[in-house]
Amino acid sequence: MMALLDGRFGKGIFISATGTELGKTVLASGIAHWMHIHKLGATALWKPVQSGVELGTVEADSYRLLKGSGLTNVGERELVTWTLREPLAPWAAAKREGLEISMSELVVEGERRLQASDRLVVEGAGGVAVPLQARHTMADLAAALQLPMLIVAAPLLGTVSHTVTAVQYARSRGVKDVAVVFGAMLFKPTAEWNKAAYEQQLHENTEMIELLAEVPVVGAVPYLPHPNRIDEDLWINWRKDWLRETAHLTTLHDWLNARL
Ligand SMILES: Nc1ncnc2c1ncn2[C@@H]1O[C@H](COP(=O)(O)OP(=O)(O)OP(=O)(O)O)[C@@H](O)[C@H]1O
Ligand SMILES: C[C@H](N)[C@@H](CCCCCC(=O)O)NC(=O)O
Ligand SMILES: [Mg+2]
Repeated sequence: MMALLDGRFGKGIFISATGTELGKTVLASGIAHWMHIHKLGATALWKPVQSGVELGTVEADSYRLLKGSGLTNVGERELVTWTLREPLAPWAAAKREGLEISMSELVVEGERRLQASDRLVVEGAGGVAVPLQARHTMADLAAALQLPMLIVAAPLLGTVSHTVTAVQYARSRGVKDVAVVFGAMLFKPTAEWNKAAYEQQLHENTEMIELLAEVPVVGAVPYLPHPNRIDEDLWINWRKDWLRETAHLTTLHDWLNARL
């Protein structure tokens, strides 16, 4: 799908993944918070479609993006375009409600949002090949908006093949600038957990993915789950923890600074 206003976009990135539930919302909110604290001008967030949640609940990506980023120039409702009931790919979730998402309208909206802020962080739903409409996927939306894509990958066994194929797919749909970041392990590290073995595996996975997909792997997100309650203090603390726990991610920050 061609961009409608070629060459007149603002700055932005599209956060996608090799699949669902890998940490896009946590990362997108953290990146937006980091930008908000460290950069001049207006940072904005956009979730084009969320599925399987209700607005205003702590499970909703729109709520978690808002509270995790600490942005105050926007309401939760403005941060998301479609909120669909069923926890499915947007195309299927829309069909269940007798609706159809228009990809070309999302592209126009994305262009408007890019022009309206100094930098826009977009979060897809699920992975790169998840459809918004028949034959139009997350990667197509990122490509139409000419956005660099940051792909969140699982850090553990199975990730090499998933990540290499996701990167190739995104490129095949026209995304030109791609990087990979490992999400956290999604369990709290225990006393028996072997940090050295984990780091060795991350290192080896980085090497294989960079070589096979010719893509930069720009870091690994620390273990920092979003609060699971609507409690302002918990979210304030999460944002502080995020800045502290990610301060060492200089490769990720350099990648972001060069694009945002
Ligand atoms: N860095 C992290 N540390 C600990 N837990 C995390 C981290 N990232 C994500 N999680 C947890 O894993 C779950 C899934 O994360 P998240 O909602 O960010 O995934 P997602 O990729 O945005 O999923 P979706 O495809 O539904 O948008 C959440 O409960 C979240 O708190
Ligand atoms: C329901 C999930 N949480 C997510 C949609 C994931 C679709 C995955 C489809 C697939 O790859 O099979 N929705 C969302 O990010 O709003
Ligand atoms: Mg999400």
